[in-house]
Amino acid sequence: MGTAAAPRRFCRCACFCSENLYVARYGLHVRFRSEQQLRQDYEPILRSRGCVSPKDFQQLLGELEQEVERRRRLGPESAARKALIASSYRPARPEVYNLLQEATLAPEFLAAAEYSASSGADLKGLLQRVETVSEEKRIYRLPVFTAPFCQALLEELEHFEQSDMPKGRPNTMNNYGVLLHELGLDEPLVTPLRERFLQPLMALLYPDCGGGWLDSHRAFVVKYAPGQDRELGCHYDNAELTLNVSLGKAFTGGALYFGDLFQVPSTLAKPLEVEHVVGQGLLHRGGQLHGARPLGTGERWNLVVWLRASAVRNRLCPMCCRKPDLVDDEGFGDGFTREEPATVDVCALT
Ligand SMILES: O=C(O)CCC(=O)C(=O)O
Ligand SMILES: [Fe+2]
Repeated sequence: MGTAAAPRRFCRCACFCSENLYVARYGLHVRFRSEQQLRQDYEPILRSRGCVSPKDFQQLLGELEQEVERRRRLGPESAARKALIASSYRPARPEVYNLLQEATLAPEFLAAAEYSASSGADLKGLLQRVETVSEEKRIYRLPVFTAPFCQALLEELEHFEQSDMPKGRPNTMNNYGVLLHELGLDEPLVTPLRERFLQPLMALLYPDCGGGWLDSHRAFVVKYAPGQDRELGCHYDNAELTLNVSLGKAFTGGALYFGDLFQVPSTLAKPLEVEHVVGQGLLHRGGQLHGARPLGTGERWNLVVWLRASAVRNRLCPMCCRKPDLVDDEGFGDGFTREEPATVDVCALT
């Protein structure tokens, strides 16, 4: 009798709790390890932004300690929400939770993925099957799901949004939206999408960014609506590669804009504007700086899948740009692992 392989343990980098802490009052992202370090690194700029008295500083310290604590609790809290949703949430469109079928996927997406997985496939051939939005920035577009599936997923997400279930939010910049793994959509939908279809495609489009070594993801839906979030600041994703699918509804505005890779000392002087097209997905490198213009009218819902390759990120955390300081985490964590996937030749990734 064989023994089932133990599930892989994923980690996050400890920097999640000490880097990029946002202090809205002073409009500043800070690194926070200790009071002494905070004073050393930020005293002049904090002063210039109004953090002047000892009381101001103590208040800031308290807030930062609270934010660190909140971040530490995110993993276990998310797992608790997932368990509660699994036991007591009633979906409006249960078919969305069925194991991903080819009939759910747009014919163009299926054709591109099938071609990519065929022997002798090459980038040139694949580029005849996807739209090149920017050759220089390596941004591509193609339909991903059928229109009826987009509609069903949207209805399901809206039903969940309106339910009284607890909701984890995608990130500190989005106050609305849903984490797909909490809803139980990773196993039937996102993992098969990544493993069976995105992996071969990404291996040809982005072999140098771990496209052929994707082994986890973080999938969420962002929602923009009047009176809620309307835009998204410039950032890069904590991902090697990103798929961003426009699910609907009808909207104006809300285009994405793209600058350079975050590692490039850069100007956002001439960003590339890319309109979302309902039903279509954009593929880009996670490190490409981007943001979303303000929504004009209507509601915009997008499925965002941050695709991760532990073979790449284990060497350098994209958030702190250092060798990751690994901390065990729930689920896929932030996609780091303590061991390399057995078959990766890291030299092929440079
Ligand atoms: O609003 C969008 O379509 C982009 C969302 C995004 O870039 C993100 O959540 O990382
Ligand atoms: Fe993003």
